[in-house]
Amino acid sequence: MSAAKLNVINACWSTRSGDPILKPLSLSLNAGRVMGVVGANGAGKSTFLRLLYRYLKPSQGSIEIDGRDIWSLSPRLVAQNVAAVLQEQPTDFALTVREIVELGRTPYRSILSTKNENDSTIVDSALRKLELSEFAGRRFGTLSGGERQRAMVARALAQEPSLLILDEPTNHLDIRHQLEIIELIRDLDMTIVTSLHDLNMAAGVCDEILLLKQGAVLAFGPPQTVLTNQSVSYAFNVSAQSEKLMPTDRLHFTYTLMGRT
Ligand SMILES: Nc1ncnc2c1ncn2[C@@H]1O[C@H](COP(=O)(O)OP(=O)(O)OP(=O)(O)O)[C@@H](O)[C@H]1O
Repeated sequence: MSAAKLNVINACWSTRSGDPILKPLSLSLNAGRVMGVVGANGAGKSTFLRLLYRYLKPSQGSIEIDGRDIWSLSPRLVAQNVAAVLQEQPTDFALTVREIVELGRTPYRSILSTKNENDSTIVDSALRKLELSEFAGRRFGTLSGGERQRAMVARALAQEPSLLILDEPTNHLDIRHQLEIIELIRDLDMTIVTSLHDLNMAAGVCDEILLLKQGAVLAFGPPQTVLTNQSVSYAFNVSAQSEKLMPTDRLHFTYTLMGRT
C-alpha cells in the first residue's frame, strides 16, 4: 500500500438535463496529503467526491491517480486503489462486522480464490485500529450508528487503497472516536480526501482545503490561506470570526447569523 498523487484536470459534472452541478475544477494533491472539502449544503462536496471514486464520470475533464485516468482502469484496479466511506450505510445488516470488513479484500480475489492468511491478518489489523475486535462476531444491523461508521472505515482500510475518500467521517461519532478517527487519518500512509462540515476540525487535520460554493471553487490551498473570516462568511452566508488557539496556532471559528451580534 502506498499513497497516490491525485490530479483533477478541468473536471466538471452536469445532470442529464444539462444543469451544471460542479463547474470545471482543476487541482493537484501530492501523495500522502489530506484534503478537506468544505462548503454549505448543496455546494457540490458529495458530487466532487463521487467523481473521485468513479461513481460519476466527469461530463468533461478527467481524474488521474498517479498519472492514470481512472476511467481508463478496470473496475478491479480502481477498487484496489480507491476506497470510499460514504454516509449511506450498506444494507447488509445480517453480515457480521468481520464479514463486512472482509468485503474490503474482494478486489484482490479472483472468482475462484477464497480468503487467505494475508487477508485475515489485514482484516484483524483493520478491526484493531478501529477498536472493533470485540464486535467482530456481531451482526452489523445490531451496531450503533458510530460503531457502523467505524466498521465502514475498517472495511476501507482492509481494501488497502492508495486514495481514501471519506464523506463526513466523524458523523455519528462521539468526541473520543472523532479524535481517534482524525488521528488515524493523519497516520495513514494514503492520500485522503474528506468532506467535513466542522471547519475547526478541517483546519486542524487537513493539509489542503477545497472550499466550494454553488458548485464552483472559491479557494484551494492550505487552511490558513483558504479559511479566512471573509471567505467563510461568504461561503456559508454567516458572519465568521476566527482566532488562533494557543499554543498550536490552530484556527478556531465561531459564527453568528448575518446582521446579528
Ligand atoms: N443527480 C442529480 N440530479 C439533480 N441535482 C443533483 C444531482 N446530484 C446533486 N444534485 C444537486 O447538486 C447540488 C450539490 O449536491 P451535493 O450532494 O454535491 O452537495 P453537498 O455539498 O454534498 O451538500 P450537503 O452538505 O447537503 O451534503 C445540490 O443542490 C443537489 O440537489
